[in-house]
Amino acid sequence: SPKHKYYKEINEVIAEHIKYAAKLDIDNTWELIHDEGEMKVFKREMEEDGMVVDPLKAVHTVKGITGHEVCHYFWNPDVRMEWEGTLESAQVLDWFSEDTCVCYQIHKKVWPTTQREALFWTQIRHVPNEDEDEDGPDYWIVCNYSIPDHDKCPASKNVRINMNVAMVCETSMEPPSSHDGEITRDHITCRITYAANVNPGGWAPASVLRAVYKREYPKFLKRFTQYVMDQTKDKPIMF
Ligand SMILES: Cc1cccc(-c2n[nH]cc2-c2ccc(F)c(-c3ccc(S(=O)(=O)CCO)cc3)c2)n1
Repeated sequence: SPKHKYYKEINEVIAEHIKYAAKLDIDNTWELIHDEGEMKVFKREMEEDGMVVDPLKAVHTVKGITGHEVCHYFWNPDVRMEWEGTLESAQVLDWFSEDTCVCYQIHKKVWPTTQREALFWTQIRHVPNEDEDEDGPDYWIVCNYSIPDHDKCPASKNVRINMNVAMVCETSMEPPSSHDGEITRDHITCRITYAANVNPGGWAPASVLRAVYKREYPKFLKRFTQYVMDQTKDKPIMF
């Protein structure tokens, strides 16, 4: 398809997320805010013009699903209302290509802040390992990245957030020696890295925002990954 307005930006933003996911540099500048089983959620405390813009990073390991499946359900706008608990509405405004569209979504109000909405492009991409040797990294990635406006975006009084979110997944399979060739869900594990850089826009008390993030991100990751397990358990594996 002819290169659309966001073609260059999308490639740059995705490349950046892949570079960071590959490094996975959880050093001591990240503060652990939630540690439950395989799920660890970290934040950095950062403010821009008095606004809390804490980068958030979560790592989670889930057995029985693949990175392709996690990214498919995270990306697919048709099912977002089924797993995203804080959504009031979600719609697709535009398709740039079969793996890239523009979404507009309104989230439930979080007392005492004003209602928030998001307008963003979302792309799903498979990044196979480029070098010949077998064990290079193979990623599936979804990136949700805010855009300033869109001619089909409804007017609203909600505060618009600015976000750069990525879900990067790597799937590992037990060696063939452990099963007679046929791979089942018992032999697969997905390692998820979720990175969210969100400027919530409008004013909100730092303490309230940090409490919301601390509560909502782990809840969202648990609910979403459980949703993927439920949706895929009786279906053929999407490698
Ligand atoms: C998971 C989470 C963290 C922090 C706050 C909340 C929350 N609680 N009540 C309202 C919201 C809310 C307000 C505005 C938003 F844009 C998003 C928002 C959250 C996640 C994503 S996403 O890109 O990770 C998944 C697509 O919805 C996008 C927007 C969430 N939910």
